[in-house]
Amino acid sequence: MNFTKMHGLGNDFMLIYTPTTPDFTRLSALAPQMCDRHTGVGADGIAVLYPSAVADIAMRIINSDGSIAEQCGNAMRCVAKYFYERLSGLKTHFTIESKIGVQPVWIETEAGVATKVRIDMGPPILEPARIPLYLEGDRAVEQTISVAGQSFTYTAVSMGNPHMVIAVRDAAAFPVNEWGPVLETHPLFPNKTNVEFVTYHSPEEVTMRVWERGAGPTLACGSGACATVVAGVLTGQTARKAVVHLPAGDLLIDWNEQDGHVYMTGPAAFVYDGVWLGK
Ligand SMILES: N[C@H](CCC[C@H](N)C(=O)O)C(=O)O
Repeated sequence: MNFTKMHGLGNDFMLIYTPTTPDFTRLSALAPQMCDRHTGVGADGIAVLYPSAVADIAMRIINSDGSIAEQCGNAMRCVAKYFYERLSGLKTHFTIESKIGVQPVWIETEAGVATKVRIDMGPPILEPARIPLYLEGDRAVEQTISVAGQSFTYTAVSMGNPHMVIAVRDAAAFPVNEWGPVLETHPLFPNKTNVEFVTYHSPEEVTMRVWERGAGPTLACGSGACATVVAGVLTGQTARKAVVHLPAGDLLIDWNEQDGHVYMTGPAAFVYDGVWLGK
């Protein structure tokens, strides 16, 4: 099975293109082995590309634990760069069908090479019942959650996939691996949740670290960066357009006032083409 290794700010994926309907059962079962960083290729997940009846290309994201997620911003930028350079005939504006619907994509180029990718990540979902989250009311803003004797204040946002955004004093130094797992699996979130630990420096600048649902600690989370700015607006911490600093670089997030959609702009990179020889 051929694949292409790519990453978006260090959030890395095996991209697998198939001209027919993918065998998601098989790929989900193979994901933990393929994504293992010692006995497999090593990746945070698998991005499956295949023909779409409603968009230029379809993609689905499989986490390294084999679970299929509704959305993945970094993988979508990788899919966009792959499609632009290998399948589209260098079209710089096209659409990608994901689990949440058809998402417009714009490619910024230098000498025919995609340097930045801008994606319409759609409108955020704020109602707890649709995140989903067991909480009354129409929003989950600055709620308190207690785990292992520690209380956290969070704001919950879905970008199609669930996110719990927690403001902390120093996100870059926060013990993500200690608190991420217990928050990811908190019973308040029936489908589990991604957990973002953020420090809001100014209305236009945020630092974020993430523990991802189904993948653990990753270097970046595109949908999480979107959720971080939405939570920042809801809590009065950020403007609608802000830069999210991640260990390997920045994402520009714009929660557009006119259409209510969240736009994410950032890089994507090829690493190598390979062949999976496993079962
Ligand atoms: N682990 C996530 C999917 C990948 C999201 C992340 N890598 C991104 O860039 O948005 C979930 O289960 O919702």
